[in-house]
Amino acid sequence: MAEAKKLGGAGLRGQVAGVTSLCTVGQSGAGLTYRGYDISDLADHAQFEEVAYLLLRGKLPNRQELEDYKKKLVSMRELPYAVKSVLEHIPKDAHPMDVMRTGCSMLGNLETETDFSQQDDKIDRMLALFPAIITYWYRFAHEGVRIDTASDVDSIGGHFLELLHGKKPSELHERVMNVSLILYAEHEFNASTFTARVCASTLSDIHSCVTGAIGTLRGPLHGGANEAAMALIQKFQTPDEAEKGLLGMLERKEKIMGFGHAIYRESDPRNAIIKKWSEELAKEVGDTVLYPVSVRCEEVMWREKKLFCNADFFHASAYHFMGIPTELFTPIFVMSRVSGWTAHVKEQRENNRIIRPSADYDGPADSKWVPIDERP
Ligand SMILES: CC(=O)SCCNC(=O)CCNC(=O)[C@H](O)C(C)(C)COP(=O)(O)OP(=O)(O)OC[C@H]1O[C@@H](n2cnc3c(N)ncnc32)[C@H](O)[C@@H]1OP(=O)(O)O
Ligand SMILES: O=C([O-])CC(=O)C(=O)O
Repeated sequence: MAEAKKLGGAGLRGQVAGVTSLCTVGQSGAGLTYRGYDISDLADHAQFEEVAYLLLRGKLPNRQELEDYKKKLVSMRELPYAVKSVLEHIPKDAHPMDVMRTGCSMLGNLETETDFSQQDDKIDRMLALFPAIITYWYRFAHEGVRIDTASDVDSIGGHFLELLHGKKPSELHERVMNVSLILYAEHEFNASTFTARVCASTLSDIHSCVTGAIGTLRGPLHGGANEAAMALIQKFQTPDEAEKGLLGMLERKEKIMGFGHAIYRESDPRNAIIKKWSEELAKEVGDTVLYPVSVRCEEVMWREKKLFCNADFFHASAYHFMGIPTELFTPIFVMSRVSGWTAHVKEQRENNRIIRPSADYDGPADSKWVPIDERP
């Protein structure tokens, strides 16, 4: 059982900043629940769209509701011409998270939320469009093709893979994407979600809340860690090399991306789930390097520092085995977490007070005004 960590110190750690009925982290069972449902049950049995519905509408959908919801999302996959045009102007070497941020923001210019009664439709449109935003840009910038963003695959994860690779994904790959999107969907008051809630608390529009959250997720201490984890494991050819490399990094006090967590103390319950799928994918592609290297990294970090893999670490190899370019790893996180962010925006709006904490001042006191020409 993942235990709650003793929390305190800087970074608002351990301070309650609001109330939520969406998620618990590190409190009970496997340590992560969405509206009371354990993450391992959701990952084993649910579809991502079912989980998005649960977060956004407050209950699991029945069969008809889920079918209608998926149909609605599929019907919203067409990218507006103006978004395509903006995406075509973004350079090939841009950071894909910047592409997501711009795509989301541009959508907010074209399909502005002018009244909160529109929030559900705006949210569903983002869920439906985010795979198209990133893959349209990626394939145009890298291959010079303008892809058709409609596809027959009705799951968001499968749709993303089809747009990226230009062919229907295998059942296994669609399943792993589904699990991955479920694992990344929601995580209480993490930094990007808190950003979204702060923005929502000013009564701003939904696209601004999500655009800000994307910018926050981009950093390597948060969502960007899955890409950094990939860069790390790719440096090593064997588990022994990985062990030696990690020991050196630890000695130099370097941060090892994909390890540790702000709340969990002994494990991140999402890790065991994605690790299992990474192992299965490794068998499928006949990998004898990346997966064993990743396992050794996990062993060394626990043995040396009692640091455990967070959700990001085994996502790196899993995504790689499915042929996903490393720079698209964090945008996948966005495709999923938009469900959690926007569920929090809705919750914030339901019982809002502007979020405005205080600071302890430690600057100079009684500074005397000096005219500009007299300053040193
Ligand atoms: C989906 C997600 O966003 S999960 C998080 C993804 N981020 C990463 O993987 C980045 C690497 N990990 C980290 O930087 C951190 O563990 C964070 C940002 C996730 C959490 O930060 P904190 O809450 O400050 O960590 P915590 O209080 O547990 O740190 C305790 C000590 O362990 C060290 N530590 C924590 N994580 C790591 C790491 N991955 N590698 C090396 N040392 C680490 C800290 O530097 C700190 O040492 P210090 O006391 O000498 O300063
Ligand atoms: O909760 C956090 O601080 C980071 C995290 O794991 C997430 O957002 O999924």
